Amino acid sequence: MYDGDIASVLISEQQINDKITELAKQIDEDYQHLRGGDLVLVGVLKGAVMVMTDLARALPQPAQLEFMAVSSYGSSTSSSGVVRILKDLDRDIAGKHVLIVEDIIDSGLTLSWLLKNLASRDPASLEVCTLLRKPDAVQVEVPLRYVGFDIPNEFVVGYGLDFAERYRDLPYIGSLDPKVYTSGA
Ligand SMILES: O=P(O)(O)OC[C@H]1O[C@H](OP(=O)(O)OP(=O)(O)O)[C@H](O)[C@@H]1O
Ligand SMILES: Nc1nc2[nH]cnc2c(=O)[nH]1
Ligand SMILES: [Mg+2]
Repeated sequence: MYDGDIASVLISEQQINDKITELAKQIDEDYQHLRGGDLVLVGVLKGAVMVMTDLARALPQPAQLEFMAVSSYGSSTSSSGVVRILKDLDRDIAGKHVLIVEDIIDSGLTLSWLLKNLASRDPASLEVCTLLRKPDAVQVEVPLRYVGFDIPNEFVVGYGLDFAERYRDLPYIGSLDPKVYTSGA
């Protein structure tokens, strides 16, 4: 699949599975006090789709699944900094314990915007779980409660992450061969 486009596998399917299990265990411990009542996972589409579905299934306690779709990258490999809501939450989160689920924090611009947006809706608590973070790319510091992996400042794809809507369906995370985005392919 996508022969020759992936320069190297950064995180394997097995490593992702193990990390999701570990994150779910931590989250379950931290939200035990809710006794399965009010945890709302907010997955940020489209990138977080794989993390969201795997995390929700690995989480021992019940959680509601909500989705927002925002986009700041379009068909580029760097953030435009302009976040657009493509789909808003369907339900009110006032008084709910909200955990934002993200695939990656890169510049931090998307999440910084999203945190402000969701905080204004008065949730009981608001935390973030991200599978990936690029410490060397951060432009805005954002509080991250759960982080799966710190990765180098390379454009990665797979497991939900796209380049021009391709590669989201890869089961692992790989770095994209720069020839893919420099050739205009
Ligand atoms: O920290 P940042 O530099 O803001 O980048 C992180 C964001 O970029 C990606 O979304 P994208 O805008 O590509 O939309 P997508 O999830 O539909 O691919 C990713 O899913 C994060 O939401
Ligand atoms: N596919 C992809 N999307 C991103 N959005 C922010 N950073 C990245 C990245 O490294 N890869
Ligand atoms: Mg994208």
